Amino acid sequence: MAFDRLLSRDSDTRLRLQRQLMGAGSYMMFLLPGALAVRWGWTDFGYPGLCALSGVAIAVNAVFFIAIRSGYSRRFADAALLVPQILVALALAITTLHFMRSEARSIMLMLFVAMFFFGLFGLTTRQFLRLSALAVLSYAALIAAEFQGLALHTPAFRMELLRLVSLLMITVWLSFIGGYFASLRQKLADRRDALRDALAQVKELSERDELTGVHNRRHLMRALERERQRALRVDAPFSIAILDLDRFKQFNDAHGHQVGDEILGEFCACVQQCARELDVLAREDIDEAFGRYGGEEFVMLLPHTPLDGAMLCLERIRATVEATPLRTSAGGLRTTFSAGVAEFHPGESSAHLLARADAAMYRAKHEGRNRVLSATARTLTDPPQPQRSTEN
Ligand SMILES: Nc1nc2c(ncn2[C@@H]2O[C@H](COP(=O)(O)OP(=O)(O)OP(=O)(O)O)[C@@H](O)[C@H]2O)c(=O)[nH]1
Repeated sequence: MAFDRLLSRDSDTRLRLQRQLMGAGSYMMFLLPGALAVRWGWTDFGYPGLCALSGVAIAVNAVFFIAIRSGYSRRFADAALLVPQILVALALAITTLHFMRSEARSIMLMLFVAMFFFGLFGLTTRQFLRLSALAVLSYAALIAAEFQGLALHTPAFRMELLRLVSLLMITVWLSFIGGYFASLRQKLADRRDALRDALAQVKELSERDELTGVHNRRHLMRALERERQRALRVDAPFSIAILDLDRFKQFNDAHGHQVGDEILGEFCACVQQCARELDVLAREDIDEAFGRYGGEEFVMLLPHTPLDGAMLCLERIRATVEATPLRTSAGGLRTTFSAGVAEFHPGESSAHLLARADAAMYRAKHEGRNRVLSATARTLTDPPQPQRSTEN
């Protein structure tokens, strides 16, 4: 739709333009009363004057529209150009009133009410009050200029004073109401932001493992599926590894569950630190790519990495973990892990890929633990193939 495209795809710009067009539309409300005032001789300008004022209003609104639509207005704090739009409307209203004869002025004072309604889109009480002061002072200046040198004890002057006082009362009153709405809107916006933050926090917590702080199985499954879709789209390789701590039960039995928990946390920190230093994962955020699959089992995603690269990476991590005493309340404890690595093959499901890596990990356990084995490219039901072991 052409009109939709005209309003921009960016939601903030769109909203600003919608408001700007509403403001521009409100000028139209005064076209018919203005024309009638001209027709019945209550203005000092004729139809050409009315056309000139309308032309100025259209031109100024076109400039505002282009400034917002092009993104130029984003360099200002008031990116909706609300205050400039109101100031221009104020100047046009005062000009119109200047050319209106007394009979029609009261009606045209409604112009100011329309301006204050437009301010509801974003002005604070303080800004409303400033606008009110400006409107009243401008009208006072207009009266002062018109009655310069004339007698002031006349019904005409008193009528102007009455209008001025009415303008003051109405605009001040509208300022407080407008400010109240602005504060309500701000509260709603604050609550929406707080809710969005809370939701993000809930999502983050729901994808974290409470004990180790790394991502949990739910996150890993989503990340794996995302990676699988991406690999299919761009035809790029990626691999996964399943890491399982060796004889972890013995730590629990010897030092207690608490120390077992500490080992799990320290193991994660050690793997993350090591992976961060490896070239193969330097481009990716290791926090995204590594997580606890369950118990003492972990999964690592290796985006953009074919099997050979993944094997090298896991072997270096294996060697680092083996060589690093993990800090626990029972002192420095050494642990090892067995891992199975599988490269994604187009057409296979995430579950199948995981199952292949899992099968390789179990073979690593059976072949003596503390080693990294690669999965076969074949299906799980194929007879076992001789595997390459990277054990030192
Ligand atoms: N402390 C602690 N222990 C856990 C946690 N989750 C699982 N375990 C323990 O991990 C142990 C896993 O034991 P097994 O499955 O026999 O495996 P293993 O002792 O690591 O032996 P292999 O895997 O065959 O090398 C069990 O004793 C579980 O209770 C946990 O969150 N904290």
